[in-house]
Amino acid sequence: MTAAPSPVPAPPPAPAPPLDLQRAHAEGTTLVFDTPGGLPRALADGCFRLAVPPGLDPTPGLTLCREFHRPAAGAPARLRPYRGYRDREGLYFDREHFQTEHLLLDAPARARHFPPELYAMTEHMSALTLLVLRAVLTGLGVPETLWTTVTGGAVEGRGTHWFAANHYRPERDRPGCAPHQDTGFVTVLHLQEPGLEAATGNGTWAPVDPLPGHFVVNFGAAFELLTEDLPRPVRALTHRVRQCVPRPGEPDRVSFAAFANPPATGDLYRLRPDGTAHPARSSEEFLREFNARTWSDHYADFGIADTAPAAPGAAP
Ligand SMILES: O=C(O)CCC(=O)C(=O)O
Ligand SMILES: [Fe+2]
Repeated sequence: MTAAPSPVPAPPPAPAPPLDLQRAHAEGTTLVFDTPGGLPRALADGCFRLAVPPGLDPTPGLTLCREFHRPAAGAPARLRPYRGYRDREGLYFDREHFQTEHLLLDAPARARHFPPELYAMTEHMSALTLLVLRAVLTGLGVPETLWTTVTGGAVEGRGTHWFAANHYRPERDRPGCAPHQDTGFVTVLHLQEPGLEAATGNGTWAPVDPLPGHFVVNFGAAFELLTEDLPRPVRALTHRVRQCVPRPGEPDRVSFAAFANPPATGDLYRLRPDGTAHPARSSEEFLREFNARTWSDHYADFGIADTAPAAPGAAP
């Protein structure tokens, strides 16, 4: 007698092909796309690739990602300022349901804690987030007189300008990082290992693999909200990091990013096609919702109740 055939489980959806992203570089204070129509395509894709400018050395960021989770005691002098962050409450986050552990520092915390070469790199990346923010506002035809109001001052560096250093612990049998949208306007992300995936909108995830010499820039939820009633809205990229597997003899996956976000208090705005801007919702409520939905961990209220800056997301 033969056993009744067991139902065949549906195969998982095939992964989507890698995204063919637009490429741009910074020229002075402007953003230049390699192809005509590059900016509208990037806004619709929710992301694009930005050439790492000459003079921006990513080495200190990589060192931080590889070292921050290690104890400082016994470290060579050169690495000591990069280590010992696990005990620093408010800077270090162990995302218990995911492989990621990360540092999140706003601009004043970076000035206080980072060695000079690392600080210089993070501020250069942060300046790039503002260059992109201004370029997109210009490209969308948003009158400059509205920029300060609708970004909560972020456009002049008065928002919350996070820096995140991410380390994925391959020994944890968990997803790398939760599906999320970054909460702010613009993220400039450095990666050198695959693992990042973007939602395609039809239930599949497309790899966003690193391209040497390029950052990945993506837009966040505050930008989507701001522009959703305009004829050419900015799409906030929903992304995640798939589970990283142990690779003996190879370094763990790391990434680091700078974020231009609105301030944690006050309102998020929405632009109307008639050229006016209106408060859409409270920043605090939005961030609280985001933290709970994305991480479901004990940091859900971090920075919100006491009006300190709120955590941006997977980093933000
Ligand atoms: O590690 C990555 O590739 C993505 C990190 C990320 O999404 C974030 O820091 O917001
Ligand atoms: Fe993210």
